[in-house]
Amino acid sequence: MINLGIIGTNWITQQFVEAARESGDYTLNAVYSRHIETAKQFAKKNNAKEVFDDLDQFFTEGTFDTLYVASPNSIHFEQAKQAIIHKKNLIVEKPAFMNPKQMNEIIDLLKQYPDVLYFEAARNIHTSNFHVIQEKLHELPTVQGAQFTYSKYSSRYDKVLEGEEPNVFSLNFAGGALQDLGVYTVYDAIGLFGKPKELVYYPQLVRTGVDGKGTAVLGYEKFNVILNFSKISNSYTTSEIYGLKDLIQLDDAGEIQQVNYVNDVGESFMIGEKSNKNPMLPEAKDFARIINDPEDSSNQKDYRRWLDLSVDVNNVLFKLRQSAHIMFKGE
Ligand SMILES: NC(=O)C1=CN([C@@H]2O[C@H](COP(=O)(O)OP(=O)(O)OC[C@H]3O[C@@H](n4cnc5c(N)ncnc54)[C@H](OP(=O)(O)O)[C@@H]3O)[C@@H](O)[C@H]2O)C=CC1
Ligand SMILES: O=C1CO[C@H](CO)[C@@H](O)[C@@H]1O
Repeated sequence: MINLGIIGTNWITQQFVEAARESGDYTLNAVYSRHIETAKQFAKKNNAKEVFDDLDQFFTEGTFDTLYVASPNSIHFEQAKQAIIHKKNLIVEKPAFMNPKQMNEIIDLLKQYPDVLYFEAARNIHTSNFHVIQEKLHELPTVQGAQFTYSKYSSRYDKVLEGEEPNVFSLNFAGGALQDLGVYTVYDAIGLFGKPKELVYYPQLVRTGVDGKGTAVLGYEKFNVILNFSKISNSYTTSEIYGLKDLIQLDDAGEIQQVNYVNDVGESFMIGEKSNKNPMLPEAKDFARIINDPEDSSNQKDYRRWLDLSVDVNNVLFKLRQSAHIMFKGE
């Protein structure tokens, strides 16, 4: 059984803890919050025995071997470094690190602690539907690019409109639509087509200076991939990967619950499974498989693949931001 510790007590941590429990692979032992009452409440709800409001104490006294980090984006880096030094396996929420400088430091640190495993929690690429898309893509004789859309109005934008600056809409916390939702579309693109040769990002900035929505174009040798994402508007458009006359259709680029193959005369067939289970379950299971048997050669291959993908996504996110002159605090 994997002994789990958590940082961050928002709804997403609750969802991960439920997925971890459902997987049957993890026990939640230690809860950290900046406020002890919050930690106690979270621990009580989830039957965890240890609570901390002191981060150093959490790392030195907490009885956990794997840490799930769901703090604001800009804080992941320092917490991840502490975790690695304390020999805790790491599951870091997307986007794991702000820029290649941070990512490279983490990679260097991991080399000093070769027994520590690091995962970026990009839930979409771990779903069986994503694997179905990968397989179907190989069967298409012609591939002519894709468009991935993930646009969901954030209730936190109401706060922005009222004059506040929630973390996810703040440059101080490495927020913005590209970081928060666009990251999934970047994972889709790189996970399916590899690293682009060229890229550009056209953001729509909001009052706080972050991108509320935007469109990115990733240029590949033979086609382009268009990424659309927004936290200040909704979209119900599907995402599509283009063949010649046929295509693969995804209901949602961030949470792939249904995949259809549309043939050359427009007939649509569902491929994969229609999923309405906890969207974090597949990743929780994948991470547990590696943590429980890191020496297995197929596990090592998967681990290496996800690590490389995390590095590539980090790099592309940074270059996209650079192309749009969006810089975070401290950069
Ligand atoms: N995979 C997914 O589907 C989702 C992933 N995420 C990711 O999870 C992470 C957290 O996102 P979200 O919950 O929106 O973030 P929040 O800004 O709500 O913060 C998350 C938690 O971090 C702690 N926290 C808040 N502010 C600070 C601060 N200034 N300094 C230190 N700790 C702080 C709080 O825990 P406490 O008060 O207990 O210390 C809070 O519950 C992000 O990386 C995001 O991208 C988010 C939603 C969905
Ligand atoms: O990853 C995410 C997906 O959904 C959330 C909202 O619906 C986002 O804010 C979040 O960061």
